[in-house]
Amino acid sequence: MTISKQIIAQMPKIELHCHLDGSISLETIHKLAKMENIPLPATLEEQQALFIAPEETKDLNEYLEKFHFIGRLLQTTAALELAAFDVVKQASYDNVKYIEVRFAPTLHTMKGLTLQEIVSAVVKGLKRGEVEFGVLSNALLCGMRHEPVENAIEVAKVAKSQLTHGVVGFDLAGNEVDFPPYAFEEAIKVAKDLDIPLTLHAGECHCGKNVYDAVVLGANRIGHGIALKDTPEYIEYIKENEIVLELAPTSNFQTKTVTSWEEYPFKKFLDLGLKVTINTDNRTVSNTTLNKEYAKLAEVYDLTLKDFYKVSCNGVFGAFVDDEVKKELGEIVNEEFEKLNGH
Ligand SMILES: O=c1[nH]cnc2c1ncn2[C@@H]1O[C@H](CO)[C@@H](O)[C@H]1O
Ligand SMILES: [Zn+2]
Repeated sequence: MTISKQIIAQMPKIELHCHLDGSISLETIHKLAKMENIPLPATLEEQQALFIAPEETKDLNEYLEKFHFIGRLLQTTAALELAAFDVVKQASYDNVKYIEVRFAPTLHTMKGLTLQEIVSAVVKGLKRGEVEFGVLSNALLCGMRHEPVENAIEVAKVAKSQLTHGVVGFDLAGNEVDFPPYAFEEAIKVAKDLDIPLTLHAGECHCGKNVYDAVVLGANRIGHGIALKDTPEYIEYIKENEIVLELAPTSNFQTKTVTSWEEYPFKKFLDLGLKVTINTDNRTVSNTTLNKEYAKLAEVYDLTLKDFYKVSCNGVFGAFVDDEVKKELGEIVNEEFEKLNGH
């Protein structure tokens, strides 16, 4: 029997892959629009069309178009702080115990904020959310692939300067089709040399080699990694190096990374012993919650509590936190799963 939604809601979760700009609730979007004096379309349907991607888009780049408008609302420190707070609040509804929220500082400079000001504002919102909702929260900084590599290098340096202040890692996001990992070799090297933990988007555009290349270049984790399913020759390497894969089912279908459940590799990866995790990617753009992502996978694969326990353990393993925090998170996960086992 499929695990009930009630049990899923109670499972302790670790979310490693969630974008700030793709995950702001409509309620907070309304507040931001007022604060920033930017009119929204009149009807709910029109607003949804602006911020939510259809169930199917042509590809990743079409999905990414849904990030354009929201960017305009996130150009002041007050807006960024409120947005970050809102995402932690939503994570608490999914019983997330630890979340890493990612964003690209260079997308928030339209009104003259510096990268440091942007990062501080987001971290402030995350930490306020952490206190208010009891979800441990850190930030990841993204370099954008359509921008010059110098920007990504700058972002990596900002990440380094804030590493003990709520920033825990560096990512590359955006257009993977035209800018594969080696296009950003220089920026990745700077991040590596600065000892910044790395998670890189890869394998979202039918390109398994990108996953391998990202890891060769130094990624500790991979955003999505789905295309690895088509390149079995790299799977052992990913496994040996204990690379954590951040899957996000709804997003993976929307971007046409997969088109059927038969080819979705979640269970295959899990059974192979790869360190898979479940994520929302973008709560708003993908119109989802982490509970919904869990429920979908539970239904498709008839997953057991043990499977989900493994997923949470993989999340703790992959979290960019020190050993002491990992131990604490591990204990919370153990305790809460034990309670569920008793049901
Ligand atoms: O699944 C994804 N793949 C690649 N890039 C993404 C994905 N989701 C969001 N972004 C990009 O990351 C930026 C910073 O948060 C977003 O503005 C969006 O362009
Ligand atoms: Zn992503």
